[in-house]
Amino acid sequence: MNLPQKFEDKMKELLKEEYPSYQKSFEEERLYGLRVNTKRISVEEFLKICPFSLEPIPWIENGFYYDGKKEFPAKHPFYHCGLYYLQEPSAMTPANRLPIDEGDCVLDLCAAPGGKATELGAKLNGSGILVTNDISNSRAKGLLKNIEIFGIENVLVLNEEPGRLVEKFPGYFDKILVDAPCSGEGMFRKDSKMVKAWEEHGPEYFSEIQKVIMRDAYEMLKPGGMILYSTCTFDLSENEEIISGLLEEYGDLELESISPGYEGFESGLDKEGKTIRIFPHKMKGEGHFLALLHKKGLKTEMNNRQKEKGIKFADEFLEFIQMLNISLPLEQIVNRKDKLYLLPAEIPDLKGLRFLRSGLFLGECKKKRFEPSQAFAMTLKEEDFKNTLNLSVSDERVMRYLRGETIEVKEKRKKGYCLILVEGFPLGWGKYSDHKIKNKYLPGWRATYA
Ligand SMILES: C[S@@+](CC[C@H](N)C(=O)[O-])C[C@H]1O[C@@H](n2cnc3c(N)ncnc32)[C@H](O)[C@@H]1O
Repeated sequence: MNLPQKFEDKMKELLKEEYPSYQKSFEEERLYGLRVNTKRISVEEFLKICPFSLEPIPWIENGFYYDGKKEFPAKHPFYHCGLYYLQEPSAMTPANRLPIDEGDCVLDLCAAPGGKATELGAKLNGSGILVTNDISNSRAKGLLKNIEIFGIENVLVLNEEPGRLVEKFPGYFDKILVDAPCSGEGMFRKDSKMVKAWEEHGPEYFSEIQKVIMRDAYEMLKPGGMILYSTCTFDLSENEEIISGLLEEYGDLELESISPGYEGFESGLDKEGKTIRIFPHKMKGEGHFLALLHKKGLKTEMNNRQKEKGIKFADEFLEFIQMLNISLPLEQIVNRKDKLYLLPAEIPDLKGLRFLRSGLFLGECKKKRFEPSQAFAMTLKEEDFKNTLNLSVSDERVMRYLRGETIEVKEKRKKGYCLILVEGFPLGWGKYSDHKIKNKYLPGWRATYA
């Protein structure tokens, strides 16, 4: 691979005698990773049904390598029911090493397409609140899809400049992930287009953006809270220098050690050696930088509840929820132009902010009927709904369903909405009538491959 001279000179200076071995790493294949959605299935159970040949990623308990030349997990029904996310192995580290406690208010400030947000949501496992944001509208749409596939319900998906969030969320979050936009030097082997992008916008360009984003993140952090900062680049100005600048500016911030460690992690060049660098010649990961910051002070309680009261629900919705074997907290459901959303228990005022989603979209009340959403289906288990069709992964109807076709069923079902599952994991809705299931799988999610 032809690397820019300026980049090579910088890396020689950074890595010194290790540079030749870094350069040699470009002769090796890029790495492919799969991360299990532990909100949906344990690693142990997943390995029992997993059809791919996997090798554990030693520093990520739910992460695995697969051979991206031979296996195509994005084209398997298990991908459609959110059993895993496909992610470069070193990119799994930031969300894995940000400590999350049950009930935390968590912000993923630069979240699209959701590689890290989906893991944060899985770690919260329905408790607390996950606020995800991305400045790009098109990328935020991809983020929303991944959040929904994963079945994460206690979530907001915003599309804002970080500065605009500060007014709404001052000192609000217990934990913040800033996976900053960066010059992407760690992605050169994975995607050679990154080299050209680097030549157009390099470290000088991104470090200015990163400084602004981190100041905004600091303002939104509670005393006692933590920020994990990460990039997939090697330049000092986007990594250690961002952190030292913040520590100088804010006396109540301190660097924390990242735990657990791993033999392949290299200490960063901060004074205390507490930041982490991942280099492709030192371990099986493309490249990352991580720093964990702690804001001194005592952790405070969650903000006050802001419930919308006195809502009346359409009979069709009330009828639909009779089919559920779980109860929904009706006081947390709001109606926005006939669309029903289940809000997280704690929700800030979002007035004036651009957002793609607040809470879980349950479905839409149409003329005399309620249409449950794809996102709602993705949060359910087989035992949660009274009318289900659970298919085996080898059943040819699975792929036909994913392609949007009507499928036939021998056994009778109750007329109306039916939750379609594969091996007990939700795929989406269908409508049963007369031994046929009319396809209600979200058109934008349909499989276009055979
Ligand atoms: C490294 S990517 C995030 C990847 C994501 N965390 C994941 O794991 O899938 C950085 C993101 O920052 C967003 N971004 C760019 N400039 C930004 C800014 N000024 N403020 C907030 N986000 C920004 C980009 O749209 C991009 O999606």
